[in-house]
Amino acid sequence: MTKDDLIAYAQALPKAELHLHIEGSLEPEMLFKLAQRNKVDIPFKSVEEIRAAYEFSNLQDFLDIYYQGMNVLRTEEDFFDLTMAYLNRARADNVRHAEIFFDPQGHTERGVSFDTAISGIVTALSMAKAQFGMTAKLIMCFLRHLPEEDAFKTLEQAENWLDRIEGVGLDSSEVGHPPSKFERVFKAARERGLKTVAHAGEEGPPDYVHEALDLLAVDRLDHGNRSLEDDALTARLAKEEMTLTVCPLSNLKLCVVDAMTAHPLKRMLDLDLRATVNSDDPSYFGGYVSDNFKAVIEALPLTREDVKTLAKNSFLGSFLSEGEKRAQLAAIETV
Ligand SMILES: Nc1ncnc2[nH]cnc12
Ligand SMILES: [Zn+2]
Repeated sequence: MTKDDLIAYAQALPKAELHLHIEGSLEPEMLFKLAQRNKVDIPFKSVEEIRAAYEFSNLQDFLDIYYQGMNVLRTEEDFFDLTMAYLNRARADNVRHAEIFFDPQGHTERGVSFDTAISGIVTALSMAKAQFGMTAKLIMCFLRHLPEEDAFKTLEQAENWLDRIEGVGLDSSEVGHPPSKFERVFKAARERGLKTVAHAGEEGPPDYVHEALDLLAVDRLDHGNRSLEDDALTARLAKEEMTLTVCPLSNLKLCVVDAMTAHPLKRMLDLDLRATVNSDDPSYFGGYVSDNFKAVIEALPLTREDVKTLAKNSFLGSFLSEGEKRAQLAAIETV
């Protein structure tokens, strides 16, 4: 199979996306439009100027512009439009199921209520299900650069929405904010029946991955790249069939890898890790799920079987029911 054939195969496969920050799908065109609609001042005169600002040398560089960008999101309608645009775009890549992060504290700390944000998002999720059968689950993330006490306040604000929230996650500036800082609030989330996931080993050391497993009892690990520096940890992740939500274009844009040819995805698969391919913040990192598949297929010696495994892993690692997983795995076999 040629690389072009493999890219077409990856595009055609039914897939789940498990690592997508909805605020990171805010395209420059929508950012510009919402700034005008809501009369919000932004330091850019054009869509081209916004795009030109998307050059990062590490995670914090990106986060600074990501939090600035989300400042144009003010109303329920803004969150609806944002979410609907992502779901339509993901659908074009044959994403059949998405587990979507949102950052409530990125909104509440600038005066936009938790209810405003989540109402717009869940309305779009329901509409996508009704209109084109795409399923989605919502994961609310705690910002790890803020105190645990603030995360507890966010969990309280979520109380009336627990039937629409699948789990909690942990994102933002990793180094200096280890998972141990959030052990109590993750325990409280689990007691409410929520699933748990956490970004770990993106920039942070393997110890942070150990903490995410041992102290937060995560059901899934976001990124996890630096786990590979620790052989015992790698063996444990394989044995426990822990899903890793890997984000190749994000890793390249944030300088987690020097070049796509140096990306560890193929190594992860060869080590029997349950790796998946995801877009993280597609509007900032240059592409959606199929663009991420294309980038790794072009740069790495991935086989047809590897690509199929990645698609299967995306459903196996999802929070769908066993029956729903079986149906999606069967659909993969027909491509
Ligand atoms: N890749 C990432 N890592 C940490 N926090 C984030 N928030 C949005 N994208 C993120
Ligand atoms: Zn992320």
